[in-house]
Amino acid sequence: MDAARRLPTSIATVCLSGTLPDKLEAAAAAGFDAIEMFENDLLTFNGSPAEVRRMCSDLGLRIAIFQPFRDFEAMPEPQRARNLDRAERKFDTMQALGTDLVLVCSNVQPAAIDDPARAAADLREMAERADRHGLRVCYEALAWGRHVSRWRQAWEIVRAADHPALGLCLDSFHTLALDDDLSGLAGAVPAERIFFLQLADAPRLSMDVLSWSRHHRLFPGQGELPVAQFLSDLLATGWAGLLSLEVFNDEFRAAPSRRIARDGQRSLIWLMEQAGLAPLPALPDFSGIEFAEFAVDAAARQELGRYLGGLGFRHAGRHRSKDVDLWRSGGANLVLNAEPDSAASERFEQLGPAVCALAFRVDDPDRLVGRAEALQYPVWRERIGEGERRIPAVRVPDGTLIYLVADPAHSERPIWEDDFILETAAAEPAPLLGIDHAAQAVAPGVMGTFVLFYRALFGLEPETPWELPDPYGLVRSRAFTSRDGSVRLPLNVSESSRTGTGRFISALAGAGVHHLAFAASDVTRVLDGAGERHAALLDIPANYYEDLNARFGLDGDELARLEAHHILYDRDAEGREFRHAYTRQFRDRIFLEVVERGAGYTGFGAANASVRMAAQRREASS
Ligand SMILES: O=C(O)c1ccc(O)c(O)c1
Ligand SMILES: [Mg+2]
Repeated sequence: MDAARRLPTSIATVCLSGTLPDKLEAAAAAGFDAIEMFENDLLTFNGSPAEVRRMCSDLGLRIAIFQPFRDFEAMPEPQRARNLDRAERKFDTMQALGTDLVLVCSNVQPAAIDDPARAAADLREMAERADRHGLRVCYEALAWGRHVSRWRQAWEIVRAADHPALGLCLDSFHTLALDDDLSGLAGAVPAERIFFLQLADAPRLSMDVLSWSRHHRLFPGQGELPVAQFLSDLLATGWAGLLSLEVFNDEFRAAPSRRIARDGQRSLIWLMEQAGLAPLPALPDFSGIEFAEFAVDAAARQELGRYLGGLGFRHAGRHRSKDVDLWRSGGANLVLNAEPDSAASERFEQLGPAVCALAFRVDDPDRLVGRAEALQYPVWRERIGEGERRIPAVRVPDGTLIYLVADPAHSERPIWEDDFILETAAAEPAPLLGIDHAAQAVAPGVMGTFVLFYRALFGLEPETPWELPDPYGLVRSRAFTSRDGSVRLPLNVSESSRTGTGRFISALAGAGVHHLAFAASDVTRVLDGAGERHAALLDIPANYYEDLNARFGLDGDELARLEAHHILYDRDAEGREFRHAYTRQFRDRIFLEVVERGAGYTGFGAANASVRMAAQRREASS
């Protein structure tokens, strides 16, 4: 990374869970240079400000700001005089803490006077007093401030106050939440008058802005606000200061502080790239999912082999040095790994048979490893035998590995030939084309970590979430898809532990891939042989086909064919079709799907998800 343009980073103590020492340690461990000291975290700490100062300096952290100082400006007497006294007392605290900057957020009191000149005079008075102690004040427009809610208003007041110890604090949330931006900042506000920058993203929600801000803020890249554009507009003033995260989020405050702090640091590294400050190794180009890997033991391998055989998979190879088998149908590869002392066996010990890895085909695996390292995502390198190919991997937050392989179409030798003794392929009656998508269950409260992982590391963009009604609760699904559509990863979250997703999460101690879908050019042909091969397909009720007929007016033959093969059907607004069928579950923990995706259809048949989930529930209890 171009270190010259990399800006120092900071995180507000309010972002993190735990006691103040926990928060500080987590911030330091994640590599932050500074913190925002939230007053409440000081009030609840059983030690002096001087001790906090010492803890921070021992950890290599600077206290960049003390905040918030509320409801100060434009108050009638006697509150005005009282507020100035209150400020003097906080100046003492700041000096004990060893920080020179205090944040005044715009007044929310009904009693506040609607007079920018009064606000300016009061802030000038406060700045003069601060200056006598060698301290400074910055003024921030809260989006719900009584009379000041936008940065332009705050700036007009700061400009009118005209004191060198008074500057502006910008907070991306307050600006972007009001659909405002920083256009016009460069040219209007000299960079040296911008004393502090706070960064936060958020999902777009329609709710009052105060509740939105206090409970739903996210780190940059986890939400939907144009935070990178915000930073770019700020940089256009010539400003180069501290990037400080200020996120109020209920899930963050319940989560382990180390994970959240680490995500925060990653979000800023990513943001610096997005805003053109400090480049990272470029995002990959994808060309699909090369294989999925199951962690098995000997018994599970046999059982899983039979299950896969039902869809036409055949045993296609044996690893040269490890207890690993390749199963294949056409372009779809599945690896069954029973090697002791491996990443797979570690997964098996914890979870039993489970998908332990996926492999993405990318243009340059080494470049992506470099990107992962720059973003502080853990990279995994499995030990290898002589002459075997080392395939690097990154670890998904749930522990699943994602191997990175060069597109076999562009490399001299496909990975399989180096590492496996391949069997000569027999003619396949209805080969699969490849892996269409891999769905992951994600525990509630971790979605932000996953969004950042897939977006920052891989450039996969989250699509609009779907709400899928399981018989026992709601499942929220959000797909991450590469621009070319070759990698598709639906992520499913459920607050209820009784839904299929919820049960999977509790059974598998967290999360992971619970559903693999294979692409076929003709789903009916793949399923034609399924009966003979004893593939158990998920039963779909006749009512479903009645409704299909009503909705789409399919012809009778087509409808009968769908029903006979347990195939579900969808058609998008442009008339593009999607046919898909599901197998029964393997040990109540994974199921397979075969999909026939009409050209241009980008969905997953979400309209059919409730039928599928109800059928799975019947199957599980039968
Ligand atoms: O929610 C608040 O009160 C609050 C306080 C300080 C800030 O910097 C802020 O952005 C919000
Ligand atoms: Mg703020």
